[in-house]
Amino acid sequence: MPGELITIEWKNNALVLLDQTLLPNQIVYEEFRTAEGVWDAIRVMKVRGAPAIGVAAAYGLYLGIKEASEDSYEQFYQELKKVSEHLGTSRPTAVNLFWALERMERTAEQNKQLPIHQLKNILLEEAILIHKEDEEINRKIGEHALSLFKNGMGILTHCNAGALATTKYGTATAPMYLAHEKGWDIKVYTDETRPRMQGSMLTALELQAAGIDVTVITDNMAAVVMSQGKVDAVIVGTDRVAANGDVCNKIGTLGVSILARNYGIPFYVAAPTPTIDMKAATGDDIPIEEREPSEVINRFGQFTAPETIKVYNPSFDVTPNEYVTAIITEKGIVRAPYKENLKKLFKTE
Ligand SMILES: CSC[C@@H](O)[C@@H](O)C(=O)COP(=O)(O)O
Repeated sequence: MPGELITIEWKNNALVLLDQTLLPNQIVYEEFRTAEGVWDAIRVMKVRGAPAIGVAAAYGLYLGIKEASEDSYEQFYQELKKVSEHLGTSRPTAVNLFWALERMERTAEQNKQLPIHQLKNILLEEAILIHKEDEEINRKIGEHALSLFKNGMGILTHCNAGALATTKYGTATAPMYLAHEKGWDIKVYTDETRPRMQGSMLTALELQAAGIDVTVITDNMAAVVMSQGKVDAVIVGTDRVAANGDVCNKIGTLGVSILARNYGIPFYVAAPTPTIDMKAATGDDIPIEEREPSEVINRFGQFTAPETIKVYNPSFDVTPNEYVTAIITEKGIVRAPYKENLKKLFKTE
């Protein structure tokens, strides 16, 4: 991504977020000094995308406990749990949120013998580490994914699993950035991704700014672009992968996977291991966020349907594992049978 757009930064003891609700029209950075502020930023999607949500939540938890009572560990931990539970209510689907919060809670438990003021510093260090690790994970995903790509390929993606959804490189976009670094000629199609339009407002912005050949299509054009032979591979990100390889991602991903199957196009999923939820046996165990009707019927200040119409607005869907050609993690490429192979991936830790 262009150097000047930084998704998340820890600066002057505050969390600085690029307000993604204003892109691509305005570049505005906002500073957050409270857990409540971070909760709201996640909820209204100033920061969004599974890995970025996790990183923001980790900093949010630190912000929520940095003034907490230092009288006893028990009291401190109770306050930490309260803030953590609250942050966990901001968005339900991306498991990275819960993964990051649990990691912060575990860090507190493991260091409970320390004076609380020191423990607070350790929690900040842990949030910084979660942030830093994300960048390394994405680079590795990019390297593995690149082994599946070739110079001259057409690639379709959905939503934004880019640098704006992470700290750097993105997940689904990581191989695109690496291919570009190598001087490969790739052509990316990005679905607009109704209703929030992360594909046109975010993916198109960041890939264009990086000098990558990117074309925006509306969601209902994916079939025709595939039928015209313009797409050699699909790659998307994910908010949660179940233990059997079912993949939850932005609404519309399921349709794209079915199209890819129809046209014999590989359908790849870029998934950092923190996004794999071995506690969810199948996609049925993944909570699907439903968002406000206004996202569907009121765009840019105007109604696009009768104001009182019934609206169904699930924000994510689940692609069954049989449509997934491979799941690309920072530890390597996982193929079917997913139940067995995902288990092996975690055993090698
Ligand atoms: C690397 S981001 C992976 C997913 O979080 C991404 O594909 C996605 O669905 C984002 O949804 P969003 O609702 O914008 O947070």
